[in-house]
Amino acid sequence: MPEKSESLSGTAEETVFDREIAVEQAHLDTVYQRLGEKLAEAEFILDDANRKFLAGTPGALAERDAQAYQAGRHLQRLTNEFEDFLFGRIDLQAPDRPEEDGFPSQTPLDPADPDIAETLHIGRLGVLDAEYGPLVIDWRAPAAAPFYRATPRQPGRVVRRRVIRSRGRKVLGVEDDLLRPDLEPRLDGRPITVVGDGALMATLGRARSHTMRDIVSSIQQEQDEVIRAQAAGATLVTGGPGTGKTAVALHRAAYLLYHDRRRYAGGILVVSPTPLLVSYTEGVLPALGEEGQVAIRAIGSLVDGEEADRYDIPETARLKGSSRMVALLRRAARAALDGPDTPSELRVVALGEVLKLDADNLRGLRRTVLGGNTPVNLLRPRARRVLLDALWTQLRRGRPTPADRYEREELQRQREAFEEYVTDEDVFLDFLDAWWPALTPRAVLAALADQRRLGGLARGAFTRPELRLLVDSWRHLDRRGRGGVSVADVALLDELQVQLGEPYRPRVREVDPVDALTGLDEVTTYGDRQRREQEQRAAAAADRRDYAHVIVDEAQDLTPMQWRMVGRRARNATWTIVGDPAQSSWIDPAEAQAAMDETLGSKPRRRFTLTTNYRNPAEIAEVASRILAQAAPGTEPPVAVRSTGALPRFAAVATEDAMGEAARSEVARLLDEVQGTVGIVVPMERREEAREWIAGLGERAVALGSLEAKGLEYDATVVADPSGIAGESEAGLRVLYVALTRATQRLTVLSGPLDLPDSAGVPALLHG
Ligand SMILES: Nc1ncnc2c1ncn2[C@@H]1O[C@H](COP(=O)(O)OP(=O)(O)OP(=O)(O)O)[C@@H](O)[C@H]1O
Repeated sequence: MPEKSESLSGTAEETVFDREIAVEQAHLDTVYQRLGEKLAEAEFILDDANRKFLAGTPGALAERDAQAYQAGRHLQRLTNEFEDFLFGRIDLQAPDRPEEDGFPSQTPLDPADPDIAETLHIGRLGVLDAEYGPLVIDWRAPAAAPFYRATPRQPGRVVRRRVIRSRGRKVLGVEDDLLRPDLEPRLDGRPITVVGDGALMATLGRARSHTMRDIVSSIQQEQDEVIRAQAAGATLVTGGPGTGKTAVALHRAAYLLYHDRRRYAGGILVVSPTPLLVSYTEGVLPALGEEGQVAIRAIGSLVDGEEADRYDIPETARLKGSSRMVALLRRAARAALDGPDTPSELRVVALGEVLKLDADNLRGLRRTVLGGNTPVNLLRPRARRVLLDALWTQLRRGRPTPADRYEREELQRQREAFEEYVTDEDVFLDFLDAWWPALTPRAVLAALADQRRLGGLARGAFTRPELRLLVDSWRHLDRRGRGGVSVADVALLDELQVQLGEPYRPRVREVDPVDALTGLDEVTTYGDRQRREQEQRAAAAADRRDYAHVIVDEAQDLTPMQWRMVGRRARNATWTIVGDPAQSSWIDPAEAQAAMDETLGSKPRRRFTLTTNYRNPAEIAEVASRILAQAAPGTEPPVAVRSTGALPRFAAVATEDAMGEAARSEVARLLDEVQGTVGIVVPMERREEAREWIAGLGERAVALGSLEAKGLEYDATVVADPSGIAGESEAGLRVLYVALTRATQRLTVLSGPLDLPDSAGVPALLHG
């Protein structure tokens, strides 16, 4: 039988543990020694490159650059500090079949030959020894897949899976799973040892901070299938709260980069619902060894220069998200040239004549220019042309047409002189600037804050109260559109940007005269060049509008207008879309689904469902499921993997005024009870109030409006005013379901009188 820690006495168990830790420590020492050698190699290359630079020939200079660049990159990766560089090991029996599709064969062991034939260590990056043997296998390599895929029912060749806990260079512990308890496997002639009890449970029970951790050492089989799914087309993943959708999406980004770095160097975009979730998840990819190629952006920051985190009231957000806005914005862009400052007459004096175009003429000309679909800003050269033609026609009115070639050529010369003269005149240029100004999306949006104008453009597609809601939401913008915009507005600005096109700007190349004279640009250090290159890469990434892969997190919340905005950044992209319809805060999920379908077009789709809840203990999941039954009847909740024995607490206050005091003392109590974070979730309109309730309780406590809680998690959560959250919009029950599923250890539901709590403090909504 394998040596099992459970069957041993306390001291013997410690000895077995210590022995196994020592085995892994020895391996980790070898890995670090090898990393040290690689580091020295890289430093040598860098030194050598610099020596060649001092030799000074142009060829040497180029060679120096290439070598130094490579060595610099290498150094950067190797010196990256990983908290746990090495985290896994699998012991495998010899294959009885060759590898299939690059993956090791998954056929079960031959019981007649229980010897371990191969041991593989899994880590964040691959490391080879001096003979090119694998010391550590990159977790994304096909050979590492069995570490994640093997289960007792389908062990393949894996006999034992070991999770190694290490910090820096020290191994702290090991946790084993024996996948073939029916065998008596031997390693180096001795029975295999199995120690520890559950790496996954140990990880899940850990205190949470304000940043998400990677799950690379404990990815589960159904998650691994998503992470390693083929990239082509669209990968659609659904799963309830806490099933690891966000974690899986981020690990998939790292996997895709490993798998096809050249293709995905084109950029991976991760679209996240809130800036809070962006900062929560931002550290995961660097911890996986990936930086630079992945942009994580909040949906309110997808348009360069915009960083919206304000929410409209639900009724307004619904209008702004709906595809009814498309036609309205298209008309708005084309009508935006008409404003209070639009000149109604053009008057120029040329070749001794006064030429005049009146309001009617000008209206007609503008209609001609605007015919078709060309973006408005791009039509300015055409507008200029049409004006000149109209002025020339007026000048020539009543004059004889040229009789022969000579007269025609002469007339052509006159016309050129005329145009040169007119287009040099301030009068004409100022007129053109006012009549066909360069339009910005913000200015066009601001111009819609006029109910009559908006009504005209809406052509009956919106009711009067709807128009009023829209106008009210934009009223604070000044004429240029300066002022805060909402998250929903950002998709409208993007739509307008497409309708307007980039403003026409003559290109001026500015050359620094000093650089031009001395060729200073050439004489730079390697460091300068690398810095400049980095800056250029960062600028290119920030400017990028088209990505190779787009990952949408919390996809259930994207409105039709937001799908259009994301789609514009994914014209040639493959997709990973993760979400949970039961958590949707968008009022009309069917409309959003249709918008997603339209965005994906004919791309092939592969679907996955994640079924296990790794976040909430069973006690909290049970309470949340009572809301799920009302919010999305018929939806199966995911199965919670662990239980803490701590039941959710219900507390009620007799008056609304007492809510703040009660919330504060409950948050303080929970801060004592858990080691990590405590979040209090309230209706959106109470979030400022809630921030005051917990002021001074320290950084571990945060107050969030219901919509801000998306995707986040805390050791303990207080959900205050549940019926307030449920009543916020038609999607309120789904938003409440989100709020109730944020906690990893403790949940308190705090009710006010409007929640109609029973004598035990349980609000009416939770009497499921
Ligand atoms: N295989 C795993 N091993 C360890 N922890 C895991 C694993 N899968 C998920 N988790 C943890 O479970 C928690 C929930 O994961 P995540 O936030 O990705 O879920 P989600 O499906 O996106 O949830 P939601 O829909 O509520 O936003 C996180 O703390 C994550 O680290």
